[in-house]
Amino acid sequence: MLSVQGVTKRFDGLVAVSKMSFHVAAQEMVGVIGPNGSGKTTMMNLISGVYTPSEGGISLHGRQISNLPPQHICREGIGRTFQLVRLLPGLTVLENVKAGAVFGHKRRWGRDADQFALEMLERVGLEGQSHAPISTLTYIDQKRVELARVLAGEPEVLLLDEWLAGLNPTELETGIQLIHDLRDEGRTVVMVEHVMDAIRSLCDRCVVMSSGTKIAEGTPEEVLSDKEVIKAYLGDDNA
Ligand SMILES: Nc1ncnc2c1ncn2[C@@H]1O[C@H](COP(=O)(O)OP(=O)(O)OP(=O)(O)O)[C@@H](O)[C@H]1O
Repeated sequence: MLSVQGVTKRFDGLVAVSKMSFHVAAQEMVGVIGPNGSGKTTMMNLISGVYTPSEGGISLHGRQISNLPPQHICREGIGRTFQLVRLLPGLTVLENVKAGAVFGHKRRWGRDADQFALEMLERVGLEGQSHAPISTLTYIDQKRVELARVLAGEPEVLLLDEWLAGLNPTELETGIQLIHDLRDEGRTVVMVEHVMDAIRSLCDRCVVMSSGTKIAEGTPEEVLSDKEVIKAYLGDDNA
């Protein structure tokens, strides 16, 4: 469904992503993991069109998308959440989610968009909060709104950039369960995540990045016991 082919991204002299290639099949949940600064968020930004690759290409269903602006990539069917939650603070919870329905992959309008946004709020456990201002929400509830917003766009591929980061242990359990439910629905997901318990229990496959390159790919068990991966995370002495 999604194919990343030889993608490199340079920021002046710095190569943040180098010759990355991987594929994501329909209904697969793929984890992108790696130490801090290894290029994971840049990879998400390349897939979602925030950045254009310096080299290489990205395709969805065989159609090149890497030359399109982010709003067109979203329309094509790639939806995302952000490492630091990005909501529209002047709008209510419902209005934020409705924006996802209106500007997402499937274009819903008016009452249909309202109804669908309400369904998505229920889906993430926020029923009854639809008219709350964003500023009154807890952090996990803000994350839920962001998830509801991206789901409201009915993306074919969902990119989750550290969606579990910053949650306390109880919230983490709830958060992992929410992603489990997405998995059970057969959604196609690419998730950047540092929470290894989540990677183990959720992902079919992982791509491991270090210094901008892919150093391993396989099931969570395979990559987490790979010497190169252990070295990248912990240094030579522990490999
Ligand atoms: N817009 C930018 N301009 C210049 N350098 C950038 C830019 N975005 C990212 N980088 C650099 O690219 C490298 C990879 O950063 P990136 O945020 O993609 O890593 P990451 O794996 O997501 O890290 P973390 O796990 O800490 O979020 C870093 O050295 C970072 O400083």
